[in-house]
Amino acid sequence: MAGMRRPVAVIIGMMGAGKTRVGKEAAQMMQLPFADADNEIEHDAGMKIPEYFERYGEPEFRKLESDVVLDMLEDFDGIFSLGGGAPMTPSIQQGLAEYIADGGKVVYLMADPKEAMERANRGGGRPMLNGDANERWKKLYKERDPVFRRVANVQVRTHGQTPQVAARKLMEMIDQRIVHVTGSTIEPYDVCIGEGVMSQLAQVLGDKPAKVALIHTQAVQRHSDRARTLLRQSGYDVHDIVIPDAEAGKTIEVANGIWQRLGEEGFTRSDAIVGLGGGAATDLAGFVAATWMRGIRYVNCPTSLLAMVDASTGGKTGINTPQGKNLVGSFYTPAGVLADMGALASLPNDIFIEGLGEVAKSGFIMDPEILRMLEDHADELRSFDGSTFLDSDLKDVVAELIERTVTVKAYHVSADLKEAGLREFLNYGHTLGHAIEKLEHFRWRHGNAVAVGCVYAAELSHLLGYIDQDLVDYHRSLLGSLGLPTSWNNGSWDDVLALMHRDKKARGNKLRFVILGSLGHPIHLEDPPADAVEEAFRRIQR
Ligand SMILES: NC(=O)c1ccc[n+]([C@@H]2O[C@H](COP(=O)([O-])OP(=O)(O)OC[C@H]3O[C@@H](n4cnc5c(N)ncnc54)[C@H](O)[C@@H]3O)[C@@H](O)[C@H]2O)c1
Ligand SMILES: Nc1ncnc2c1ncn2[C@@H]1O[C@H](COP(=O)(O)OP(=O)(O)O)[C@@H](O)[C@H]1O
Ligand SMILES: O=C(O)C1=C[C@@H](OP(=O)(O)O)[C@@H](O)[C@H](O)C1
Repeated sequence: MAGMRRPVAVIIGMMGAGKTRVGKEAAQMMQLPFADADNEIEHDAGMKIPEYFERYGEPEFRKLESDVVLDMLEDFDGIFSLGGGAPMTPSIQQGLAEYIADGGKVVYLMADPKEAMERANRGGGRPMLNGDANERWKKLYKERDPVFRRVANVQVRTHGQTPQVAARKLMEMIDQRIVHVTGSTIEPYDVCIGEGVMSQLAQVLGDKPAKVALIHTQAVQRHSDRARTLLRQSGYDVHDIVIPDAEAGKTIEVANGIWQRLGEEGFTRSDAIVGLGGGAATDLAGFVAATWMRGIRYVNCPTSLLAMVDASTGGKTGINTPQGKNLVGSFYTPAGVLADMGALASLPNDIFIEGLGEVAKSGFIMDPEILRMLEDHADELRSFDGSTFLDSDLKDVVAELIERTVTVKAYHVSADLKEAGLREFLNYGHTLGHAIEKLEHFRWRHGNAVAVGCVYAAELSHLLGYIDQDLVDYHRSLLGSLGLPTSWNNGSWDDVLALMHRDKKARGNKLRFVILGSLGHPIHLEDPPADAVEEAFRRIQR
């Protein structure tokens, strides 16, 4: 409905979990209004809840509660906490499901049962606990916990935390952005983006795995330490596996070493893998997950911008061989991706900038708003400094860029997991880009090579009459303003052409490219005129 307001988040949980206290604190931190369903009910009824229960009984209370909650779901734009029993009412469950489908967040605020029970008993005023309060609380917990898990799409554990610490965590979870990846051949999963989202590891892994192999590089130890602690706290038997950094980790020898360890340490099909690091680490971890016992559960925790926007999502896993990069692998989707922006605090500037190459590519092929944002914030993005990033305004900009880029990727992957057609559009800029990477012996970073490749593809689009010179110039000026390269002059045309013929889009001896029909509308180009293909190359050599 146009103009409809809806809550930023709805909090559910057991009596005494802290829905009111912690919810109010988080709302204050976020400068949002707060509402508590019980207060609204008391206001409507003109009496306190215990009195209402006594006069009219529980069924009447639930009816009133449902009316109030459903109204608020359509007319309140702050943080809204429900009474403990509200999510058990079918009409409220239906309202919450619609709210989630519309992009809402229903947060199950979890607390240590002992702590919550003790707090709920304090102060009285809870008619559901009349009689033996502890016994009543425990019985309700047993009934309600499975329902809460089902109706919420976000869980926040507050065990042993002060209201302030719990509120900060709640705020982080509310602030996160979620891109849902689905498709006819994909088991649906979420990409969660935001500071602190790694704390959802256990939720995404689920309770089936007993053992978890945490695959990471030394370079991201600070973040793997955190993941290990979170996993241990959740009761998993964690096996730490350190792999060589970057491309050196994507080899059959490294994969073999991990298979050996998984075998020796008794990993079964119900156990799981967590891949944490840049795209190289998540590619390798995914490959091991796809192959061990023919496929076990895995979760990606990308730590570089490129891995967050691209490598960790979409289910392409793999290793390099002497014949080339990514030639051996499998399409195998993760159970979830946790893009914890806290990890960007340690990311070097040049690796951050490289990731922007793929971000810009997604703008060119589908989402011009990405390009506008890159333009508006080019200077801040170019001078990215991890040590100040998390406290800067740039954080929200980057979060939105990640969300938009992942959305572009999810759109293509959902329709075409195995790259039969539509998914190839994600390859804009990659035909020349891959050739440059190879001729530079992979000393050029992928995102940088893609940036030059995008300029090349734009030149080709222009030479064939699809786009005007202004759009080609725009490619150069935008990418250049971000600190990305737009030209390359370190190889012969013959070598480049030979490599482009080996691109995975090529068919037989025909070259195939992705070019732009217009901004935001990529098209396939098959067997283009040889002179245009060469002339476009001449133009990026300048
Ligand atoms: N599967 C896919 O769909 C897909 C898509 C694009 C790229 N890739 C692959 O991804 C890889 C490139 O990814 P990448 O650019 O992340 O490279 P990378 O994994 O080599 O990481 C780059 C460097 O940054 C370091 N690093 C990562 N996160 C860090 C952090 N938070 N703090 C400090 N250092 C950090 C890494 O240790 C490494 O040294 C390539 O192997 C490429 O083939 C895969
Ligand atoms: N994390 C916490 N640590 C300590 N006390 C808490 C915490 N969360 C809530 N409380 C206290 O416990 C009591 C019950 O909390 P409340 O927010 O009313 O729970 P709910 O709304 O979930 O029933 C209140 O006195 C509150 O101040
Ligand atoms: O658990 C319940 O059924 C109830 C919980 C209370 O809210 P809190 O969970 O905020 O105490 C309040 O709605 C009413 O007493 C019923």
